Amino acid sequence: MKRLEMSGIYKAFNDIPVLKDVHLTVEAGEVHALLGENGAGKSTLMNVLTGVYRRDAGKILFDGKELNNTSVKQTEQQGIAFVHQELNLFNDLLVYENIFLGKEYTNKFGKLDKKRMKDEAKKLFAELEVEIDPDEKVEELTPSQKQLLEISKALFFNAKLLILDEPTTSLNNQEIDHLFRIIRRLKEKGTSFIFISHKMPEIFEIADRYTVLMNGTFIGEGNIVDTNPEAITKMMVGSNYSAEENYQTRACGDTILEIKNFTGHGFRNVNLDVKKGEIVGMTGLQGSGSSELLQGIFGVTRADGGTIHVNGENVPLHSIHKAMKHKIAMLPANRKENSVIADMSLLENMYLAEHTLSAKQFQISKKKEEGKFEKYKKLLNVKAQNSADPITSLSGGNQQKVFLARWLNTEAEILLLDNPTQGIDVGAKAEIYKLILDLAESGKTILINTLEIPELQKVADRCAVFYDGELVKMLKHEEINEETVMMYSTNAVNAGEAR
Ligand SMILES: Nc1ncnc2c1ncn2[C@@H]1O[C@H](COP(=O)(O)OP(=O)(O)OP(=O)(O)O)[C@@H](O)[C@H]1O
Repeated sequence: MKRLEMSGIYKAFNDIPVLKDVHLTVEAGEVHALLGENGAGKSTLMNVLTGVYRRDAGKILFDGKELNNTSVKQTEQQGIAFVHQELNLFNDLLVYENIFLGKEYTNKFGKLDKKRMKDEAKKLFAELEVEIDPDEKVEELTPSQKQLLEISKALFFNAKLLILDEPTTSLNNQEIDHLFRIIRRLKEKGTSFIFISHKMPEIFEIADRYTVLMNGTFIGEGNIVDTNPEAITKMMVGSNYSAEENYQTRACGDTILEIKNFTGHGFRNVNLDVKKGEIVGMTGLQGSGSSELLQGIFGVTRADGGTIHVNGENVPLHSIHKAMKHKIAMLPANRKENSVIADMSLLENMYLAEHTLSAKQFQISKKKEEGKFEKYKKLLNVKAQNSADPITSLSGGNQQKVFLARWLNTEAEILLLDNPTQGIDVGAKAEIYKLILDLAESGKTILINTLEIPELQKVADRCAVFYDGELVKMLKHEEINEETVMMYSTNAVNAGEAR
């Protein structure tokens, strides 16, 4: 049975067409991957479906009935739920209060029936094998629990189609397995999913069918079993397709960064020497210390002991300003929370880091900066009309590229990149890897933290694996593979068994 049929969908912003005659069909009990480069129109199509945006033309049938919704609330009532990357939960409220917000159960005296709400929440969590206490405050939950809460909340009100937008971004491998188990179980009961992701392996693991968009147009659809990642990539990038370059060993210079017995928030006793022009990968499960170490080096979080030297000079700890003075720059993870200055234009966002670093007033020599803007826009294939546009008018992935350009544009010698390709499409990922390799070739030193092993295999000369706050293993380039990384990052080496 067809759960959803969107046909002939058109949508323009300021007379610029973003969706042109797009169609999308999703069956009942199916996981449908919606694929396309950054800026292809995926979020806009979903926003049209859920009533955030009004379509300019086109028809939407949901379970055979025409949908002409003009609000998100109406769409939810019809059974469509959008589980966003930035979850729509209220951190100050308790779990059950979040579920029943605006739809509270009351008893015959008109008072809130807390017991019934908590019991119902418990029942649903048990069915989904989700371990969440209805009485817990939402801010206490892990990112994975928050996401499962959002999904549970949708199911509670009989959602028949769930839109998952990059749902695995902040999940570790075990949490991804858990999410996929829940998706499979719900699928069997007839629930449909639209799954938006830039991670090929998970698309091939979980999706049944796919639709590809490019520049706002429909390119194709089909069964996942009938295709392969290369064919999908070609559909997504069209004539921009180029095979990825392979890693090659490079000659590195003398030691530039020396970290000794460094202990701080989330990591301890780290010893690490890095050579000029070297790319050192860092990985580990969420909270293992790899991301926390980068924050410690950059002075974002407290340090409890140890030393950092750059070119033999001592770098005072806990000071971002001092770290920058020693030519260290950092691209933080969760760029949406940490990096967007929403009121600023693209150009201003891109140039912020350079101007902070040189401690100049934020004054732009327009012509020079426009030139650099065009260079990075082209290099990273940023889909944007005009450098004066607000950053918020860009698609999520294109915003990420602007932040990356922001840091690549500094005079820094040591770049700390925390999850640099999060939310970035396959074509642009390849461009970013090439850029990282080129930067190292030109003598910049790079520490890159990521959960994606193929990424490390493409760029890292060595890879530091973290477990429970400690650097437990340094792998040589040729030793980096999923299995070995997993062995060390789950401490299976000591437990005597792999996952
Ligand atoms: N509110 C808006 N105003 C103007 N342009 C917009 C608006 N929302 C989206 N766009 C433009 O529409 C195009 C499609 O963006 P959309 O967010 O749908 O892409 P996407 O496929 O979801 O990308 P990503 O993978 O990066 O999230 C982009 O060029 C974007 O700049």
